[in-house]
Amino acid sequence: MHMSPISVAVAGASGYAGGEVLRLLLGHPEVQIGALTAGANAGETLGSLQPHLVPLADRVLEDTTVEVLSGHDVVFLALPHGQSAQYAAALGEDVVIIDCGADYRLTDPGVWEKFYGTPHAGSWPYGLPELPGQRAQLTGARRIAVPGCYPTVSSLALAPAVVAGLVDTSDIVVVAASGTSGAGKAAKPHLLGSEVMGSMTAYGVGGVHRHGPEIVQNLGTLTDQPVKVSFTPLLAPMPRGILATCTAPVAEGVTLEDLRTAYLKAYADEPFVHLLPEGQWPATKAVHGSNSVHLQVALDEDAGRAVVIGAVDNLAKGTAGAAVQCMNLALGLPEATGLSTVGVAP
Ligand SMILES: NC(=O)C1=CN([C@@H]2O[C@H](COP(=O)(O)OP(=O)(O)OC[C@H]3O[C@@H](n4cnc5c(N)ncnc54)[C@H](OP(=O)(O)O)[C@@H]3O)[C@@H](O)[C@H]2O)C=CC1
Ligand SMILES: CC(=O)N[C@@H](CCC(=O)OP(=O)(O)O)C(=O)O
Repeated sequence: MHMSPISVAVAGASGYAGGEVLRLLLGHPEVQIGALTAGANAGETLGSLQPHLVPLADRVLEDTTVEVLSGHDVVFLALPHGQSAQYAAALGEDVVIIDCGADYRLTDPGVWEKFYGTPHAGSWPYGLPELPGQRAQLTGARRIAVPGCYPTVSSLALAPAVVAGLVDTSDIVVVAASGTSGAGKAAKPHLLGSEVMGSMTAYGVGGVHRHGPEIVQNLGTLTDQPVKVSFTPLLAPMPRGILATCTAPVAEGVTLEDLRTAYLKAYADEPFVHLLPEGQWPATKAVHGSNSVHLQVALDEDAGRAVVIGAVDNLAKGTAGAAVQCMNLALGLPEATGLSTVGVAP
């Protein structure tokens, strides 16, 4: 185990993901926050861009360079896709790198190129410890790829039913609504308040969103059966949160009790994944700011489908919370250090 304090640098500290990593690290007892970097905002104070991070308000953002990021025990990369490899290649193998971007999530170069349109950088251990088989890969790892926000909640919502063989994995449907922070801080016309407020819209429709293959990859590690997922993302008029509706045909004779038993068993020892009591439905508000995933499962008997609803905070367990959880695993710290299951409500 690492000796305290653990020195940490955050690249992309002016962005949403980097800001949330810092919010969590400020509550982490073992961490000392080192270099903070940005792109165009280098030279600004963190307080001018992230006023909620009061203890770091006077810190000046530096340019994102290998030199600035060097000399830390842990480097969090919260940069746009495609930026991570140049830093990962130049920082020593002794440095723990936690990449919040997508660059190292997909294992199949052909799938990467189809959905991202750039050369594949490679793949790293995938930072979803609650997915069966993943935790062992993350313990002591030096490089970790933090999952996408939609794949986090969708994969955890479907995994127990897939592992238990209760659903037909060739006909999975995921429709998930995300808050606007999922799209990052950079100005985009479709994210103007006047476009988003009081309205919901679909985007990335028809199997073209890059998180579809990430969900397929995750579920494919759990079964020998073919996995097909129709994934449709929606943009919801809220700053944070994802509510995912995941459905699949149930195998002959599967009951609601079978489903609930599988979910209770799968997550019995997981501090951050909660199957809600029967009759309660996940809500984004209840996981706001927390590292929790809330799940509920139903059986639509007429349609013959299992229906699993999942809620997650896209910036917390959907990005930064997972990133800190992975750092803890990499360093041999208790996995939940600095992380909370408690949301902010109303
Ligand atoms: N938002 C979310 O819910 C999730 C985000 N992620 C991932 O996290 C990463 C960051 O996303 P997010 O925080 O939302 O994005 P933001 O647009 O909010 O932040 C991007 C950050 O990267 C910096 N940056 C941009 N271009 C460069 C560059 N060329 N060189 C150095 N720094 C640069 C920005 O600096 P400056 O302010 O100076 O422009 C800013 O700090 C992405 O890879 C994203 O996929 C992952 C899961 C969920
Ligand atoms: C609302 C919204 O736009 N959400 C983002 C997903 C954010 C995320 O998890 O993405 P990365 O894979 O980029 O890390 C999107 O659909 O592109």
